[in-house]
Formats: sequence, structure tokens, C-alpha cells
Amino acid sequence: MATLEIRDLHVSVEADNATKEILKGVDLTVKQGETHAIMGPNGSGKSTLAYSLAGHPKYTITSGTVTLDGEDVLEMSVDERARAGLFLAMQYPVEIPGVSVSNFLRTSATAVRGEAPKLRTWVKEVKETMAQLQMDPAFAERNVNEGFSGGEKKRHEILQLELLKPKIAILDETDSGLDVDALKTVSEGVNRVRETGEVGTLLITHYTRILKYIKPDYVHVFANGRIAASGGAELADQLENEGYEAYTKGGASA
Ligand SMILES: Nc1ncnc2c1ncn2[C@@H]1O[C@H](COP(=O)(O)OP(=O)(O)OP(=O)(O)O)[C@@H](O)[C@H]1O
Repeated sequence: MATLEIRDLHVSVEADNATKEILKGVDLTVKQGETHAIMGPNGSGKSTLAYSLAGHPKYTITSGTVTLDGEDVLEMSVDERARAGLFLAMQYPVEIPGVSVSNFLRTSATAVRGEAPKLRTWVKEVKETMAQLQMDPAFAERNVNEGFSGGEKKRHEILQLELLKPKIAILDETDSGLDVDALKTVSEGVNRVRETGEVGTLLITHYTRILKYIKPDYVHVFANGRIAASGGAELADQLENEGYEAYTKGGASA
């Protein structure tokens, strides 16, 4: 079983001519087949963790390690990370003018799998997955992220997740822009992937709404740039009722 290990991760950004440390020693292990949710107050560093794992150039890893099955992820280029089995979905996906969704998906799958998927089974797989995500087939011919609505971006992201079948998926889930139906559809996609037992998911949640549909095995509270507490799904309910105050005392969240 593949394992993602984050050890004592410290990350800084340059802002206003000063270096600001945002992640202050994150420790986390995610195994294939497990679903982890990271919750925490605004500005605690949740997205920074996602960007850092994705190799965003703005975020400097000052110390610590990230490995996937013992391989150093931080030394890998973004496409090497994908080939190693990491799926990194971003909050703000980029537009790729002139590249259709259909081409993009097939190129990505070819890169990740190391060979082009067989055309007939691939077309069927794409069609079926799009139907499950309630996506119009015409969507496949649109240019990647060009003019996509919030809901379409999310569905496209989950479509990639389902087709690429990574070992570990990191989903930075803002549900802003998702109406209740879209939130459900997207959650169902995540749950389908989960049911395969072959994908470990790190779900970074900015709102607790999504946890109504996706029940995590583990919940971690992020506060002041590190994990302040971990527990089972019941911790999410407790946070919903009691808020984060107990975890943010003794150092205000950024
Ligand atoms: N590129 C950047 N430049 C400057 N400051 C940044 C940058 N990225 C993050 N920060 C700062 O780091 C802190 C953590 O931000 P981050 O977006 O990781 O928090 P978050 O937990 O995801 O918050 P939210 O739940 O509100 O989305 C904030 O104070 C933010 O302003």
C-alpha cells in the first residue's frame, strides 16, 4: 500500500519584503485506502500545505520531508509527482486555451499510466464517468478551464481524479461556487474513488458542508501552521459544534 509521509514540514512565503513562516512543522501520514480531512480556521495554512505538496514556486520548503513510498516528493517535478501516483487538485485551476478537455484527459492519463489508454475502452470510461458526474458530453470538447463555472471546474477535477486513479489524492476543497446538487455529485465521485480502496485522500476542507457527504476516517485540526489535534469522524462534529477556539489559544491564527 502506498504511503505519503509528511514529516516536520516548514514552509515560508515572501510577502511585503519579508519572509513569513506559514507551516511550522506538519506531520501527517496518509495511506492508500484512507480518507483524511484537514479542518481549521481561516488562514491557518491549509491551502499552503496543498500548494507546497503541489510544488508551487511561491512556497519555499525550509525544512522537513515529504515522501511517497520512501521516494522524495520534494525533489520531483510536478509531472514526476503525478507519475509517482500523486493527484494534486488546486483551488484555482489554470486555463489551457486551445486544449480540449478530451485531449487533456487522454494526455494526462498517458503520462500517468506510462502508455496511451486503449481508445475504445477509454472513450467508454470517459463517457460513463462524465455521465455519473452529470456532465454534458459536449463539455469534453471545451478548452480546459476556459470559462468554466465553479461547479464545472470541480466536476472536471473529480473527472480527472476518477480517470487518473492516483495512489494519493490531495483535494483542496473550497465548496464556494458549488450548489448543493453539485456538492453532492462531486462528493459521490470522491466516494466512488474511495470505495475502490486504492486511493488515499487528503481532503482539505474550508467549510464543513462537504463532510456531510464524505465521511473521513481521520480528521485533523490545523491551527497556526501545524496539526493541533487528530481524531476520527466524530472530531468533525465536535468542531462543528464548538469551533476552533480550543486549538487557537496561545498564538493567534495568521
Ligand atoms: N502567496 C502568499 N503570499 C503571502 N501570504 C500568503 C501566501 N499564501 C498564503 N499566505 C498567508 O499564509 C496564511 C495561511 O494561508 P492559507 O491560505 O494557507 O490558509 P487557509 O487555512 O487555507 O485559509 P482559508 O481557510 O481561509 O482558505 C495566511 O495568512 C495567508 O495570507
